[in-house]
Amino acid sequence: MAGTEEDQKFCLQEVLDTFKLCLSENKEVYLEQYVAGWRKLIKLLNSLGSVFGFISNDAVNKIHILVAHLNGENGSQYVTVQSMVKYELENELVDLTKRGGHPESGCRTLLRLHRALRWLELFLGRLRTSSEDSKTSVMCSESYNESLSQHHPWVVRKAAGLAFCMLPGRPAFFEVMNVGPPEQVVAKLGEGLPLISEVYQITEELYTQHNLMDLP
Ligand SMILES: CCCCCCCC/C=C\CCCCCCCC(=O)N[C@@H](COP(=O)(O)O)[C@H](O)/C=C/CCCCCCCCCCCCC
Repeated sequence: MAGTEEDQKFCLQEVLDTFKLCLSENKEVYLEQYVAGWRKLIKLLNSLGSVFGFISNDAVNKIHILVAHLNGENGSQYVTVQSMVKYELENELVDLTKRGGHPESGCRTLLRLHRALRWLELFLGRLRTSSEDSKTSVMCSESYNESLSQHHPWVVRKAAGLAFCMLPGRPAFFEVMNVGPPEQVVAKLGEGLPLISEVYQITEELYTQHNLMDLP
């Protein structure tokens, strides 16, 4: 179906629009939009080939968990990340020190995506300031090493490192963004990065305030 293929196509502008919609007037983070932003990013990952399948599967799995909370009988408690944290903590629905009865809490699931958002922030920052001959694989692994990798076991780090080597070069990568010539991609990244950073920062402060940064 023609429509289906179009739906699967990545567009950087769409990602930025979605992350813009994440923030409420009083700077709360809407969970539905946060998840929608990740769904759009996964489109890009899926277009890069099956070597990224294990990363995509994990991200999709986490999105499904959050969507199940959003659509569940207590969905109204999951409208924002702030309301989710309040609801799950007040009702003891989070495993705080070791994995137990709540392996799929919204708080621990979102924490994994939150850590990945830091990788994205670093990666987009590097892409924005990169030169024509910069390697996406190097930018990606440097960003990963400074963020997510600290939370992954050796085997995942190894597999991720191998996958990064399969990333297309900068020109092909910029092409996939679907925003026009490289200068426009760079400008768009400059516009979008503060949005991603703000969503990241707000979530980081919330999680730190509630001692949720190390959820098992
Ligand atoms: C303008 C856009 C350009 C960039 C577009 C990037 C698109 C990336 C889309 C999705 C990124 C994937 C998010 C991965 C979430 C990983 C969450 C996680 O840490 N999970 C681990 C822990 O989970 P639990 O076991 O505690 O439940 C899990 O062990 C991870 C397994 C999979 C490996 C994760 C490797 C992550 C590498 C992230 C870099 C992606 C590289 C994309 C290259 C463009």
